[in-house]
Amino acid sequence: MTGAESTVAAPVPLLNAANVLTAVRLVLVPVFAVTVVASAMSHAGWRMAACLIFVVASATDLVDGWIARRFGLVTPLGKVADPIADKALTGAALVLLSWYDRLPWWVTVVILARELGITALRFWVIRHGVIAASRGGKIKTALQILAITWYLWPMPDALAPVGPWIMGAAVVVTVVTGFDYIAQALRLRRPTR
Ligand SMILES: O=P(O)(O)OC[C@H](O)CO
Repeated sequence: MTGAESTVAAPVPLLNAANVLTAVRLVLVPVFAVTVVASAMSHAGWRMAACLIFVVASATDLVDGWIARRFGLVTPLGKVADPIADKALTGAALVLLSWYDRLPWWVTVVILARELGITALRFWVIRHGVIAASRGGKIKTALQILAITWYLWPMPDALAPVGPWIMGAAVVVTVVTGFDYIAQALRLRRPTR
């Protein structure tokens, strides 16, 4: 074997632990949705169950990113699928919260418009490069998850008024980071001379 051959890195398998965790997050979305519907129709325990499923699914977002970086399992598929899985989870939660009158619809519409728009943008530029989640995007998702958890959990009266402030911060960061991705996409599409 020549020196050049021995330094060629093996391709990262698509079916790796990080991508499997991302897939688990996607699978948990309908489970979470059914639990929220059950919580609206019956026992209050379902509300806690819905919140716990949401938190577990959200935790896979932290773990898959860490595993991918720690064990060199970063793949283009993972970079695209990870934000999509996040958006499916948070999007389902926001729509259900608005559906059951626990969150104003405008909040859900603004966040979903940004999330769907940025997903479309990612596919629009994919031939030129992958727009991975930025630090701002990760902070945005963390804020959304915290805010949604606040709305899902049966919070005591003293803590409930904090929820809209966290959601407000999530909306602002969601919109601002959206513009940042638009600037990135335009740079990627700019013709090189
Ligand atoms: O802001 P995005 O679209 O890059 O999404 C960020 C991811 O959800 C972070 O895991």
